[in-house]
Amino acid sequence: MKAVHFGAGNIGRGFIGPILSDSDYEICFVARNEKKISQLQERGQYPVTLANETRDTELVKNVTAVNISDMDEVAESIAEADLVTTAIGMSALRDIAESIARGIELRLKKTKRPEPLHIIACENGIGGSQRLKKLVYPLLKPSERKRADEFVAFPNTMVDRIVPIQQHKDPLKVMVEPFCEWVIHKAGMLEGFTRIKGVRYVDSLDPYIERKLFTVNTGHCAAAYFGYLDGYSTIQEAIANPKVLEQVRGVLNETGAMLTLKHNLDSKKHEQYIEKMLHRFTNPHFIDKITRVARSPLRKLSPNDRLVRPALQAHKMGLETNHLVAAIAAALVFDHVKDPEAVKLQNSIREHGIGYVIENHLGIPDTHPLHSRIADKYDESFSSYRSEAEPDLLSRT
Ligand SMILES: NC(=O)c1ccc[n+]([C@@H]2O[C@H](COP(=O)([O-])OP(=O)(O)OC[C@H]3O[C@@H](n4cnc5c(N)ncnc54)[C@H](O)[C@@H]3O)[C@@H](O)[C@H]2O)c1
Ligand SMILES: O=P(O)(O)OC[C@@H](O)[C@@H](O)[C@H](O)[C@H](O)CO
Repeated sequence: MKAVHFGAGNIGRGFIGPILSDSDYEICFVARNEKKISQLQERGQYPVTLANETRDTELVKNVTAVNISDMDEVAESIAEADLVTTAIGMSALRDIAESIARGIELRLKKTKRPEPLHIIACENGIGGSQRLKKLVYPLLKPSERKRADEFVAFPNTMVDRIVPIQQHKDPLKVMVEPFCEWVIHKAGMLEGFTRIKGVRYVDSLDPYIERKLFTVNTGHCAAAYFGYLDGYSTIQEAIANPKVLEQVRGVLNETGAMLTLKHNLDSKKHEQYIEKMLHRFTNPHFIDKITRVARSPLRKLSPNDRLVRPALQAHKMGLETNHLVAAIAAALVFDHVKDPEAVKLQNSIREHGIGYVIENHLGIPDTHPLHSRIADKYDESFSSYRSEAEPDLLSRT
């Protein structure tokens, strides 16, 4: 079995690689970094180490790589593959649509009845694979689209494993947390598909993706944004502060109430899920930087992502949203100078004012009660951040 994976980054090498390898896939990484490409080609394997006491290490074998700029080679690999996966960031999917379209085109040209191909965008967010399909389909001819409907599928998915930024001598080595979960929407798969070991196929993905995004990712980014305001550099440091932990727990109690009601979850089990996820943030065997978890605040503050969506849903259900409002306000203060979206966000606030940003980036009109509550909380967070912050906090790496 052959897989083509876009992105030889942390989740690509640290999660998708080992899972597919366990199911005997040969993996071709489509990558940008020359050093990683040549190392993957020469060595054909790389180590994945678990962040636990014993640092258990496995070798992911049968791997190679192609350069993303070599569109012919990428298309040829896709034409021969059983599976295409991505982990490059939701907003980067647009950039690979052309390569995928060329791959599908070539695959359909080669034979009348091609083998089924599944294309799965393993990005944090709702509906990633279908979003990718919407970017790829306009690049196909109408006749190709019709045939692609029969032989190519884009099932949505949920992936969960914390893989921090890597700092090893070996550019391929990756250290990951032991926990991992991969869930795929079964109805999105083509008939007779081959199961990937360790993947759960479910009839309804919504409860899984919302539970993960609005617990793991909402909690994670809340810890990052609250922690940033308090001057911390890592998630582990931030969450060790009882005040930050209580703020995060408050946020997760609010998303939890919403999720429990919406998806009819068992509230006791959900409480245990929250505690288990919070515990993951404290893993002492690796360092997870706040600037990684807080990255791309405009994406994280967008209407369908981990902060605004649960806040709007909870509000609509008449539930508490005070902690979510505080987390959104803290995200609006995030001003890390090396994060292009943070810079854009701060420029937008400076140029147009906080009300404009809440309306236009967060998608909350000024007639909505959350609008003024976020604006007021932002003023409060912003003033305490400025008055307490050391100047060098603005240039943390
Ligand atoms: N790291 C985690 O803990 C984790 C867990 C679950 C999901 N995710 C999701 O996986 C995706 C990747 O995250 P990551 O942490 O591995 O990031 P990363 O930065 O380590 O890896 C991203 C890779 O994508 C490549 N890339 C970026 N922009 C690209 C573009 N425009 N075209 C082609 N390639 C491009 C980069 O070169 C890099 O190799 C994100 O959507 C993230 O939300 C991450
Ligand atoms: O990757 P992002 O930027 O969407 O979110 C940052 C982290 O919260 C995220 O990468 C988690 O580590 C991951 O989603 C855990 O499964």
